[in-house]
Amino acid sequence: MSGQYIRDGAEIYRRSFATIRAEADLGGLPDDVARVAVRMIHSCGMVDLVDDLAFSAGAVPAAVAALRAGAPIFCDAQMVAAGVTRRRLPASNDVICTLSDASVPGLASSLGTTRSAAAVELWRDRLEGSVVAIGNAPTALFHLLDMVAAGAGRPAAVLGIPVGFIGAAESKDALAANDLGLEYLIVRGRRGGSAMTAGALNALASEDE
Ligand SMILES: C/C1=C2N=C(/C=C3N=C(/C(C)=C4\N[C@@](C)([C@@H]5N=C1[C@](C)(CCC(=O)O)[C@H]5CC(=O)O)[C@@](C)(CC(=O)O)[C@@H]4CCC(=O)O)[C@@](C)(CC(=O)O)[C@@H]\3CCC(=O)O)C(C)(C)[C@@H]/2CCC(=O)O
Repeated sequence: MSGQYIRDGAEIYRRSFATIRAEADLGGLPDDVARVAVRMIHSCGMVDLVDDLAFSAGAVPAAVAALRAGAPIFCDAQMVAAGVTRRRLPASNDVICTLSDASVPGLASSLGTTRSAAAVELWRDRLEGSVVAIGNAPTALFHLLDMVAAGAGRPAAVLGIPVGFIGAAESKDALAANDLGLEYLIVRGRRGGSAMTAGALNALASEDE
């Protein structure tokens, strides 16, 4: 019964990407963004994701340049960090998630916010020029925007792809409307997630399929 299926990983990837390119309407996207979109769709199976994709003109070049220059990658969730394929990273970039830092629960209590948002406080020292990848927690994205507005370092690019029903759409809309000079890539609405965000990062990290 299970005899007829494809066992070659490279062939599975090749067919997947060919299917996505055949079914998704990528025509309105610049080539560099289309490559990122393909990998995001690959992570979730939704070819209509393109409809909700929004990005600033410089987002992909800025993220690619920052990664090549060795910028750290800050992730809101371990799931995002775990999904980054280390061998694709162009400069052995640090992939950092501070959610499990021992100081975070206390910080969350004192700030009156979630652990995800409190963990963003620990990014301050290396935020300038970094690549930020938010795939889970809307509060982390809101907090990042507040921090940058209050004078914290400005990341080179922000992938704002949190998922969910409470604050997800609003946090992404706020990122897209930012007047802080932040380059961004978002998925409007409720859709998002760690896998999709890691997929976007993996596309930015290397042009290899
Ligand atoms: C409100 C939260 C939401 N979480 C969602 C979806 C998923 N979260 C998973 C896991 C394992 C984690 N979520 C936390 C980040 C946790 N989730 C929250 C918070 C309560 C608040 C975040 C926010 O609203 O901004 C948050 C806890 C916090 O205080 O920050 C997590 C840290 C909880 C924990 O285990 O302690 C943890 C992240 C672990 C990591 O580092 O990777 C899920 C796997 C769900 C599950 O466990 O059942 C899932 C993953 C989705 C994904 O693709 O990333 C929502 C839906 C995003 C939700 C926020 C919106 C909503 O409810 O409407």
